[in-house]
Amino acid sequence: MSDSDAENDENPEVPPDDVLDELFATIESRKAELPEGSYTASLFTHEKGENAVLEKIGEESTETILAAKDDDLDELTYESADLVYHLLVLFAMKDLDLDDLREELRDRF
Ligand SMILES: N=c1c2ncn([C@@H]3O[C@H](COP(=O)(O)OP(=O)(O)OP(=O)(O)O)[C@@H](O)[C@H]3O)c2ncn1[C@@H]1O[C@H](COP(=O)(O)O)[C@@H](O)[C@H]1O
Repeated sequence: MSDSDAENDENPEVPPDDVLDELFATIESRKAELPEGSYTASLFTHEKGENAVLEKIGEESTETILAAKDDDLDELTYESADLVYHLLVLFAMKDLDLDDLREELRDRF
């Protein structure tokens, strides 16, 4: 995590329902400001371009599947969080946002 996490540090008690919005807002901020030392910013400036995050999504998907096959629920939760984080970075890269995801899911009800 980089030094410019002040917004999260000032709000350590983010309600669980808001955590995805808070995370996505932080990712958008990293995309706009590209602070030094930020892993998220490094994904937006990577020499491999979008392949860097696409590869991570592939890796995290595999790790999620392996955790599920092992019935390791802690690991499944941890790897799923990695996967969701990288998916959100991809959304930001493609100028999509959480409302696009919510709308798609809502349309399936
Ligand atoms: N949620 C995440 C998040 N999830 C995963 N990662 C990074 O994604 C990378 C995952 O790579 P790996 O799986 O290879 O790393 P690993 O987990 O050590 O290795 P494995 O055991 O899984 O193989 C690690 O560098 C993690 O730090 C994340 N990096 C940042 N965030 C959030 O992004 C925000 C901005 O953080 P910065 O990127 O530091 O600016 C912060 O608020 C964080 O909460």
